[in-house]
Amino acid sequence: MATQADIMRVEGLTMAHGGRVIQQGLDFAVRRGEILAIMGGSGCGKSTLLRHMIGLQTPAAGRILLEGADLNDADERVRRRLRRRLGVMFQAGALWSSMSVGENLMFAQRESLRDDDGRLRRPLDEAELALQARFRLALVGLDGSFERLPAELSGGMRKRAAIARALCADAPLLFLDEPSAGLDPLASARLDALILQLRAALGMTVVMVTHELDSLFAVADRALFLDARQRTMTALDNPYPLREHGPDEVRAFLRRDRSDFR
Ligand SMILES: Nc1ncnc2c1ncn2[C@@H]1O[C@H](COP(=O)(O)OP(=O)(O)OP(=O)(O)O)[C@@H](O)[C@H]1O
Repeated sequence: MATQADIMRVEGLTMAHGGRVIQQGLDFAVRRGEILAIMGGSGCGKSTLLRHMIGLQTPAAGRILLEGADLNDADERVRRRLRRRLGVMFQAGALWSSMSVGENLMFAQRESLRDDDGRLRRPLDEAELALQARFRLALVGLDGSFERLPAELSGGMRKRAAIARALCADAPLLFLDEPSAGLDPLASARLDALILQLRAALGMTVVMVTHELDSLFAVADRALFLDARQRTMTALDNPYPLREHGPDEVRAFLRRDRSDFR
């Protein structure tokens, strides 16, 4: 049953690559304001699910509803409008290397101001764009980094800048693909704190793919587990009860007993 509390619904989703089914029978909702983690062993389909949830890949079967509307609607204009409701930080968190951090954000803001036909919705005031970019950088703790090139930032700072860029869409739903990958434990903990702050300050809903158990227990309201062998979801709940009472392989995963989980 869809409710107002659900911002997204995944219904009967089958995902396939070139005819090979990766996952099937996925049925779940993303609740407004929650932090939902997508978990599971390597290659089970986490990134593929994320790509479906942002409309970059089309379901082999089933559908994905964003605020009640089908993300794969036949009408391209509808799809574009829906995708503007999503902010995304991809795994590499790549920023355009030739632009300063501030210009990266301003570029993303310009794109977010286009209408369903790709035209700018209103004339742009560069000073206002720069101000907004500075505001978003301050929000992620990068106040002094507007003029710097991405190569001049640390890995953790680049992730923060990529999150700030994802916020430029002013979207209520933010997707993060392995935000802590490659970060040291301290930078990773700072990023967790930032995700919690964004939810508190902006009321965002966050869906994140992660391998990091520390991160999962620190930020996630619920964890969705995909299983590579069964090719479907095996659990969806708060990580703490899942660690105690979840299916065997999920408990093993959450207790770091990797031997029992592929
Ligand atoms: N473009 C593609 N074409 C064909 N198969 C693909 C493609 N992308 C992914 N796959 C396959 O789909 C399956 C799921 O891949 P996916 O990257 O979604 O897994 P994952 O859970 O995110 O993995 P990891 O944790 O290692 O990043 C894998 O078997 C992978 O080989």
